[in-house]
Amino acid sequence: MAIKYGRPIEMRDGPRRDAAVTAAPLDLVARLRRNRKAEWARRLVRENVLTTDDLIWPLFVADGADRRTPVPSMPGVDRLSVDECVRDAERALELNIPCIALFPYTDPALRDLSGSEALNAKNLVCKSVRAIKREFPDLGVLCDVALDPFTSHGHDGLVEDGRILNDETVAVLVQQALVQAEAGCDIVAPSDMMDGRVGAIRRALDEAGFVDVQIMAYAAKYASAFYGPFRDAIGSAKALTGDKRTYQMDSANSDEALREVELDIAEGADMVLVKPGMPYLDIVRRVKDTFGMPTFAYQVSGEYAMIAAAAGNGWIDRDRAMMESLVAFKRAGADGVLTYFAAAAAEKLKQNR
Ligand SMILES: NCc1[nH]cc(CCC(=O)O)c1CC(=O)O
Ligand SMILES: [Mg+2]
Repeated sequence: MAIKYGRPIEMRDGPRRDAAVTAAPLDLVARLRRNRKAEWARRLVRENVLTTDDLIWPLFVADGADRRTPVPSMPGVDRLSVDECVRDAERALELNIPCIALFPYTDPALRDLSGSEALNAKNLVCKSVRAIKREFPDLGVLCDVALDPFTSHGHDGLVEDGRILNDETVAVLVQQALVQAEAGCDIVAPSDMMDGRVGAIRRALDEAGFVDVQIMAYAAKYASAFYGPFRDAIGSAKALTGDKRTYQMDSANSDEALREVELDIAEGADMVLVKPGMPYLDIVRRVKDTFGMPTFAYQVSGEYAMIAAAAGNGWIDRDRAMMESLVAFKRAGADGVLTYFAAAAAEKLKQNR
C-alpha cells in the first residue's frame, strides 16, 4: 500500500519516459523541487523537527496489581495498575521522554457529588506519583487538576441545580493541587476551565512552600467531541450528565482563546496549553505568536483514536500519520505535545537516529 518512507517514486522501477514526450525547458528562476531532490537535501532545509524532548506521555492508572486493561476506544492504550504505571515511567525515562501525565480511573463506588476522592492523599494519582518519584525522581510528573474523574456526575466542578459553581469549585481545586504537590508532582495542570483557578492555586502553592511546582494551565480548552475515548478510559462517559459547554470554550471562537491565555499568564501560569490539538492548530499558532510563552498542545484521545482506528483498518500508515501529526504541532509553534503516541513516537525517533 504505502510507499516506503524516504524513497521517492522517481527512484522506483517504472516505465521509462517515452522519448516522444519532450518539451523545451521552462525558463524558471526558482525551482523549489531542487531542494526536495534527495533525502539529504530535504533534511538540510527541514524547518521543524520533532524530538523526544517535545513529548509528554499521558497514562491512565487504575486499581489492582500487575494489571494492564486495554481501553477499547484507544487501541494500544491500557489502564495501568500502579506497579505497571511505574514500569511505563521507567520506559519513558529510557526513551528520553521528559514528562508523563497521570489520569485516574476511580472506582465508581468512590465517586460522589463533590468529588471528595480528589482530596484523598492516598488516591490513585497520589499513590502513583509517590511510587514513581521513589524510583525515578528525575522524570517529570504532571497531574491534572479537575474533579471529573472523581464526581458521580462526571463534571469538572461542583454542581448545584444543574449549574457548575465557579468559585466553590476553585476552592476544592486548590486543595486538590496541594494534595498532588504534597505527593511530589512537578507540574499541576488545571484542566477544569473555572475562572480564577490558576491564581488561586499559585497563591496556595506558594503559601504552602511549593514555590517550584509549575502550573501548566489548560488555558484554551474547548468543549469537544474529541474527548470521548478519554471519558471511556477514566470511566466518566456513562456518568456525565449534560455537557461542559458552560465552562469549556465554544469551538467557533479564536479571539476568546487569547483572552483566556492572557488571564492565565497574568495569574501565574508557567506554561499554557491548547486543547484539543489537531483541529485547533490555528489557536496554537496565535497563542505562541501573541505571548511567546512555553506553549503546549494536547493531541487528545479522539485524535489518537482516529489515527489508530484508520491504521487498524489498513486505511492509513500508522507510523507516518503519527509522525506527520506530531511535527504539525511543532510547525504550528508548539513547544511540546501531550500525546498517547509519545512512547511509539520516541521509539521511532530512536530508530531513525
Ligand atoms: N478535565 C478533564 C480532562 N482532562 C483531559 C481531558 C481530555 C483528554 C483526552 O481526551 O485525551 C479531559 C476531558 C474532559 O474535559 O472532559
Ligand atoms: Mg480561564
